[in-house]
Amino acid sequence: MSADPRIRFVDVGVDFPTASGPMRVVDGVSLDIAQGEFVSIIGPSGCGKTTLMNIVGGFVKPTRGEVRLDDKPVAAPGPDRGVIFQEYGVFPWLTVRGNIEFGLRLAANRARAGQRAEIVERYLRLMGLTDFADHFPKHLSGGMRQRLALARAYAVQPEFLLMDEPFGALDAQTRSAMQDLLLDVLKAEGKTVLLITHSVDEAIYLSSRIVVVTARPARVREVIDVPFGYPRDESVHEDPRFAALRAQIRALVMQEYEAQARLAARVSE
Ligand SMILES: Nc1ncnc2c1ncn2[C@@H]1O[C@H](COP(=O)(O)OP(=O)(O)OP(=O)(O)O)[C@@H](O)[C@H]1O
Repeated sequence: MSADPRIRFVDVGVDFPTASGPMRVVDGVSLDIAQGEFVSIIGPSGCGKTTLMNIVGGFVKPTRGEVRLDDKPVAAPGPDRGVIFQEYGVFPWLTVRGNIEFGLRLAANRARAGQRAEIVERYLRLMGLTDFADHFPKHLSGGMRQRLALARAYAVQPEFLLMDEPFGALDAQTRSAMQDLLLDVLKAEGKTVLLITHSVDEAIYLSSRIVVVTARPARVREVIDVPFGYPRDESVHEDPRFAALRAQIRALVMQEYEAQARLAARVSE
């Protein structure tokens, strides 16, 4: 691991208030993520993964510990972090083109006005949205809205990409195309990525490391190095190590689902 992690979780814990008292959602998470790493977080539904991402995004403050970005504690959201939420993060009052332009206008220093149109056209084309540039999001299918959310995040070229199930709503073919496009974007722009996914195959295909977290509260259960380098293509799916990793990670995630089910049964007794 590099001596200078870009993202650092330091003994992070989160409790959320509930009617029956505080609910522990994250507990004792420590993790260092280096420049250019692609780290996926995988674990049972509702275990606290989004909360972990929201702390890096600056949307949630931890109850204990801290997350540091380039050795500074995260205090608020910022343009260095491109966030893609599960729900389509698009502005309904702007056209497709207007949505992609929006972030470029905010980060005006990065995209000079002359380049803006070119960047917007590029991402419209990459995401297959050129013919819909002047449409409003309500006229797009769910999958197209999610592609627009991806275009918006990629277009501003943030240093960090924080992605929460970004491909979950897409059909299998679009999902696979969007995974490959993400790998292309990373090849060209070298970012540090944190991805939350429920798909073991997606995690292996895209990541350099996979963090399996426990049933709630989320703790680090296991950190697994993915043995494939970049650039990477579909052929890694045929590698025998892919199947072995898939079996190993599925078994871990299943154990955590079982732990969650046991916990739920105890609570309802
Ligand atoms: N701001 C909040 N206030 C209170 N409870 C919250 C808040 N945010 C999340 N929770 C609760 O914390 C738990 C963990 O939520 P979180 O969204 O982090 O899980 P997750 O692992 O991302 O779930 P999923 O995989 O289903 O998206 C859930 O029980 C959720 O209802």
